[in-house]
Amino acid sequence: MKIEELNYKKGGKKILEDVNLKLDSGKIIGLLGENGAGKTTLMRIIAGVNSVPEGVITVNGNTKKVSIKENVSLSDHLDGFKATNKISEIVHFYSAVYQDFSITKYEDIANFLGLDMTKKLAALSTGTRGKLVIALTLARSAKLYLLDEPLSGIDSISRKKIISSIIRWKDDDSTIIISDHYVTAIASLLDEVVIIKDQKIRDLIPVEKIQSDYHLGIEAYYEKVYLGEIQ
Ligand SMILES: Nc1ncnc2c1ncn2[C@@H]1O[C@H](COP(=O)(O)OP(=O)(O)OP(=O)(O)O)[C@@H](O)[C@H]1O
Repeated sequence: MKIEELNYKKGGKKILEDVNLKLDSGKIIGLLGENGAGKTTLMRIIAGVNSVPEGVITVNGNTKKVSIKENVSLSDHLDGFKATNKISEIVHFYSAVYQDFSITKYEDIANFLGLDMTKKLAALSTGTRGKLVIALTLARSAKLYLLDEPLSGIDSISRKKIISSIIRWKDDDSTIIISDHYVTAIASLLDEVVIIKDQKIRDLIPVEKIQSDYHLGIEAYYEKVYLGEIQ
């Protein structure tokens, strides 16, 4: 995945500036930044949901939006579905829309996470809804998975289950970008960290380097970068 010379404005306000980023395949990358830093926006741009007037996005050698959408699985918060929709209906919708969606893979992940096909969206707790989002997102066979705050509002036991499912169902050659404010909760997953600060990519650093060069955990490193204690 490559981003070149990306600039993005919304309502006249700069959201992302001079973004250049190249990620190797097979890695799990943590996308970190404070509220409003632009993490969701960047994911939506990579996935081809938000159009970019300035910049080039390349995923698996593709630069056209249609091809990128076929290669990228972006977690969706399911706001487009009705409260009365059953999980089974949502699964069938995904299966109809995405050619690479595997019902068998969905069922494996859903069984692991304890999801019940007959439940309606309105009946799901925040944790169960989060598990559904993960199962739907990972059940596609994409080159790049974008997981936008998959642990938001979710209790520690469900968080651990979701993290286990990400490790278990990740293909060796696919890449995952995961953003979350629970930095410590996702730390065990990560190979590399990208930090967005002041509309720019401030850092792309392997986790090993954070440990060997700075002798810090990911959260402590991230906070020091934000506080300007690491330049
Ligand atoms: N539709 C929109 N119209 C105008 N501004 C927007 C729109 N969507 C996002 N923004 C602005 O873009 C900036 C980046 O928002 P974004 O949601 O990408 O940040 P984030 O890092 O994902 O934040 P959070 O961690 O709180 O989810 C914010 O300043 C936000 O106010």
